[in-house]
Amino acid sequence: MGNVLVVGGAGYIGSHVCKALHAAGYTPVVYDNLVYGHEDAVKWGPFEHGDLLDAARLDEVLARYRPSCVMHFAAYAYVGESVNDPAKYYSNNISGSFALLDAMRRNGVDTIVFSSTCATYGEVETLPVSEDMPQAPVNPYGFSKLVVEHALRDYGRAYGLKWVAMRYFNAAGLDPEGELGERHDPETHAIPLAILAAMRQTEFSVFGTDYDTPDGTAIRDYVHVCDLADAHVRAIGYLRDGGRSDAFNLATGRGTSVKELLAAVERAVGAPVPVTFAPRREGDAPMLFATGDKARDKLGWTPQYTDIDAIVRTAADWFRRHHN
Ligand SMILES: NC(=O)c1ccc[n+]([C@@H]2O[C@H](COP(=O)([O-])OP(=O)(O)OC[C@H]3O[C@@H](n4cnc5c(N)ncnc54)[C@H](O)[C@@H]3O)[C@@H](O)[C@H]2O)c1
Ligand SMILES: O=c1ccn([C@@H]2O[C@H](COP(=O)(O)OP(=O)(O)O[C@H]3O[C@H](CO)[C@@H](O)[C@H](O)[C@H]3O)[C@@H](O)[C@H]2O)c(=O)[nH]1
Repeated sequence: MGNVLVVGGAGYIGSHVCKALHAAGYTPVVYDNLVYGHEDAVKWGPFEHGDLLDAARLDEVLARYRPSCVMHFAAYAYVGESVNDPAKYYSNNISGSFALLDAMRRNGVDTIVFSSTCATYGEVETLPVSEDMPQAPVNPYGFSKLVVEHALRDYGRAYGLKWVAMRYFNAAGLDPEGELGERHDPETHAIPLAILAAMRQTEFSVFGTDYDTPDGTAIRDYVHVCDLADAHVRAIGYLRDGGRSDAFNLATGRGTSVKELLAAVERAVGAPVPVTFAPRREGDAPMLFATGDKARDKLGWTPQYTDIDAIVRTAADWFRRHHN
């Protein structure tokens, strides 16, 4: 099936995608500077250490492996940090993506699957979120992803680039076979923090209890990382078969509040999550979920994990093994 260059493939989502690519018969070649990734998560193909902004290194790797497709996960992804240090985000997420797109052009690689985010929508007025809604991000992180989406569209029109932008909702869970973990440092995501809080009996801060939601806490659509991985593999086939370059929401259609999430964590870990109630976190939307119908229709994607307990269990199992 050939080589796929997985930029950022030593990270959380990228490493899960590599496993799925390998299972589908592709050879994932990981290109990562390890700023957040882990070399031991690269298990299903060669590892090439390198930075997005290093044009010569990108040229060398693209020329050597001649991938049929590039998957682009490499980015900074801390919303709060992007507000305080936007230059970091403009440089890595925007300039870095342009460096990659230009290297692809120089080397005759015309297909890309890009990690976008529901943060490109900003504060939505109608739910569920659909792909044709206006995108008006409210932080530099979301904006950096939107700029790249626009570039993909323009490069498609002008240079024939074939692209898919995947707008993930909340990536969650871990490889159920236990071969991959989630090791963000710092960790800011609700699920790993809540699992560690339950295991260590330390406190988890609930950010905001005064949202206009049934229990007052914010609602998100948690989509399993293995389902995200499956969608990426499907995207290659979709583009190869002549599918139109397009953006897809990857979501389950089911919203889970922070309190509901904590209850699921308690069931999975078998211990209470000690909580403190804190003010809202700046930049957090009250409610975000989407159907994922377009990805179902066009990519034939059906998320296998639709139950929050099942998602949280895959993460709790890994944390139990690695943090006890
Ligand atoms: N985790 C989520 O819930 C979520 C939701 C929406 C979108 N996303 C997007 O998905 C992608 C992957 O997210 P993740 O959670 O796996 O993050 P991650 O930090 O685990 O993975 C990103 C990888 O990119 C690498 N990287 C960063 N900058 C690089 C550079 N300049 N050159 C080479 N490698 C570089 C890092 O070392 C890391 O291995 C990101 O683009 C993120 O914005 C994530
Ligand atoms: O200690 C914590 C951490 C999180 N939350 C809440 O839990 C929910 C989920 O938070 P988190 O896991 O941090 O995810 P998001 O802030 O929704 O952001 C993730 O999902 C976005 C898409 O929704 C991506 O763009 C981001 O990169 C990714 O970090 C939110 O309501 C948070 O306010 C808490 O209450 N306490």
